[in-house]
Amino acid sequence: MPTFVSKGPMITTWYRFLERFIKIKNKNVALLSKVTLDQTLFAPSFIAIFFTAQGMMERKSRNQILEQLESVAYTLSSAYATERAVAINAVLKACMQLIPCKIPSLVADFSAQAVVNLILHKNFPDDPIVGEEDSGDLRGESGKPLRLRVLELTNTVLDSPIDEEELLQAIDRGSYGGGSKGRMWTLDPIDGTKGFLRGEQYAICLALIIDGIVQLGVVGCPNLPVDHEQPDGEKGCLFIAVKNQGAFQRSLSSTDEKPVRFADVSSPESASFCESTEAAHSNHDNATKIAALLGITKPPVRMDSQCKYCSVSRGDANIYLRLPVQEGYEEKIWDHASGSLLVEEAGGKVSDLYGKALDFSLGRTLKSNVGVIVAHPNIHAKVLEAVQTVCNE
Ligand SMILES: Nc1ncnc2c1ncn2[C@@H]1O[C@H](COP(=O)(O)O)[C@@H](OP(=O)(O)O)[C@H]1O
Ligand SMILES: [Mg+2]
Repeated sequence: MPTFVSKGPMITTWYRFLERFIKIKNKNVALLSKVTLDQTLFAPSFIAIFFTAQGMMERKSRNQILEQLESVAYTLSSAYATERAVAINAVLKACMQLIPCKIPSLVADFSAQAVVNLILHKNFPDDPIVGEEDSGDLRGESGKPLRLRVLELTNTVLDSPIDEEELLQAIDRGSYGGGSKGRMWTLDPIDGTKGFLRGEQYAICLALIIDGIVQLGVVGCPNLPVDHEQPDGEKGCLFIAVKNQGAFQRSLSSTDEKPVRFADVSSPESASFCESTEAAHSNHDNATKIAALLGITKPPVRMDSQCKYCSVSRGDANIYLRLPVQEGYEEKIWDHASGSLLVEEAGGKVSDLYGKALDFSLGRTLKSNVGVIVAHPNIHAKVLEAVQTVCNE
């Protein structure tokens, strides 16, 4: 109703005003000036008037109208800018505490979850977290030695130190069951535990999911070369994606971000694919058969953790296959949320073995999906066909 009453006359008057007062001869400069004035003066004022009028007609209180204006302004500004900054800071801190020396994987896992959960809770106290770990093994007398080591490591990166009880509470903030409504974060404090133990690839993976849709993903890869072409060069990357805002990479040592894109590939024969190092997590035999069917001649790139999603996102490989080994295994949302958004924002396509989109709204696992297939949109359908042929044999 307010739109109907106000929009027509206001817009007409505004454009008449622009025509009358912008007297620049150069047509392009004139157009640019009008667009600038339109976007900086008219659009914000119009939106404010529109929502105020709407609120008054709906008999909203002054505070309710102000709240709505604030939320609209927030949406129109860079969406999730605060969440992005907080998530980067949390993942960076978790990466930094793990790099300096060799740390037992359990200590690393608990400490990374504590650090990220503490930072999330401080900034977004109402947001629930679906984290991989819980504090069970750290409690009581039997858990004391491990608890003290985790506490010591955690406090190395916090601005103000915490005590044992705060540590346990922080870890257990990751106990949320997930679901389809509202905001939640999902965290894998050390994804690729086997890679971490071998001193190879692992990742700290954090994602924001709203109403079942992944909106933000940050993946820290402390051992991944910054440049795939220079495997002995600088190591340690951070990958960041916000829905509809693209995918970016930076090194752990710099704040400069550069966009990442899937490598263009027109046919599967020229593609390369990656898969888990662990044969227990992805069926290597089936992957070999699929590669043969597609005419792929390059050997698989085997790597632990969501570093695989990062690698394909920046074009190091073209396909990522995660083929079920164990019937009934349900993939965990923290193993895929940030990586899958990164791939999509880099121009790739993600589905399960049956071509279904990954569904993050069903709790802590992807219970309606089987396996994961990632490829450039040009070849995704062909890859899927080969996967189905082999897996249905
Ligand atoms: N049978 C199985 N099939 C697929 N994934 C499995 C699995 N058993 C464990 N995983 C998951 O595989 C993840 C590692 O994947 P990858 O092999 O690609 O590095 C593990 O994460 P964590 O290492 O965080 O425990 C774990 O959640
Ligand atoms: Mg994991």
